[in-house]
Amino acid sequence: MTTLAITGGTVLLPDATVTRADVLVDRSAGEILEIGDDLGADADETLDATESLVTPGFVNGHCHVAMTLLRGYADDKALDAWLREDIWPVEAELTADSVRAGTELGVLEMIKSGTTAFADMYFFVPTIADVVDEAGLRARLGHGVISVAKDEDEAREDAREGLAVAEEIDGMADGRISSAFMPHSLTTVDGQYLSEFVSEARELGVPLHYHANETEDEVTPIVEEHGVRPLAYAAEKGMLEPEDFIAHGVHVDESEIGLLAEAGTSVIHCPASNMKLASGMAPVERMREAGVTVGLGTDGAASNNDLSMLDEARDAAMLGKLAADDASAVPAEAVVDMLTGATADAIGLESGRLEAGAPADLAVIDLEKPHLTPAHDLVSHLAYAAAAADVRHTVCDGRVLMRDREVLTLDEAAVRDRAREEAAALVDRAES
Ligand SMILES: CSC[C@H]1O[C@@H](n2cnc3c(O)ncnc32)[C@H](O)[C@@H]1O
Ligand SMILES: [Zn+2]
Repeated sequence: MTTLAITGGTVLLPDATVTRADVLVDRSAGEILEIGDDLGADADETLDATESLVTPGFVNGHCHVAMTLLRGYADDKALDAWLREDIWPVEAELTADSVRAGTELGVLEMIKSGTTAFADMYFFVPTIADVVDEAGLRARLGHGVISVAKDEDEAREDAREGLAVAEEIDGMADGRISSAFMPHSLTTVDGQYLSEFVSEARELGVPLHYHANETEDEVTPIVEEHGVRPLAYAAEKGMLEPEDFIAHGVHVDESEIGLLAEAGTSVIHCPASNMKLASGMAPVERMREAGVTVGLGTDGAASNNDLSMLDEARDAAMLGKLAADDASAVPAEAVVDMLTGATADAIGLESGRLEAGAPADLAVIDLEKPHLTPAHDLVSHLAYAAAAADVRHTVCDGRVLMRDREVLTLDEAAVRDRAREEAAALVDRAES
């Protein structure tokens, strides 16, 4: 066994208290061995955490990571127009190389902002899995299935690919990669394919992840066509199980909150994307009160426009209070849970907590910053004041991915160069 010690820091514990302690990690097993005093002396590798907060690595519950290539490409439109007029036409020109470049850029940004695990829905998923493997992160990945604007053969082939990819990548990267079946949404995948392929996904034993109730425009057609609200329709299609997680859940009524709570299906809240696309305000406090697990996600960098989970945490707190018209709603402790353990639970990962036996996924936040002074309450700082650039070190599965802001698993300059080139070539293809 070889060990890693994170020494001299203040550690955020699962009960949201903090304690001065070292963290000793078994690098071979990728697990935390012990949290306690003076654990650094015999370690094979050490990370300094003095004047720093050691937190669980952040978990991004909903992303389209390769969309970093489209950051700033199309802004200031509502979801439907944004997708149909700008995003889908350019995505039609994606290649494996462009997705590789966008994914490298996205995971670089994740590592630099303390994210150690994420869930992702996109195209060219085996390529995304390769990059995740090389970068050292943990991820639940899936191919986004769409049937609209396709004939029956094409739609079926796309759904088959969703299942085949889920089977192929599950367990890759020594188990750091898991998969899900990911129909894009309840309005972009026809009911006949949902009925057919959801049961195949169940046989495969993978969870479902899909966009749901993101805008009013998504709710109305389902009510008109099927006579029920979207999540009642999802339940009819067998799409609300405890391991499933939906993205957004903005326009959910009380009956749908009840369905989620009863089913144990989780919701990934994406506040920045919901604000930027003016999709609406998710009833996060109501869902939490009802017992729904609410996690946090950035969505893609084209609707955010960054992948910082610390930004997302602050947005979730602010928007949650506004939505509830109550300053005590979505408090700091809840947001920190959404940043870590709650999202890990939502997407079916063991990480998100610092305790012996847990996966060694963690981030170290430099507290010696003007905007983090004084330090009355470190949970408050994590929710409201800390920023991506404050992350000093990032560790996933016991491996140091970033030390003193130098990313060790990717060549930052080369990744940025490739992303610039691939983004320009992609836009050229789309616009020529
Ligand atoms: C079929 S792969 C995923 C698909 O989703 C698109 N997308 C990005 N952001 C959103 C969003 O907020 N709601 C719905 N769909 C979104 C992405 O561009 C891909 O086409
Ligand atoms: Zn999305």
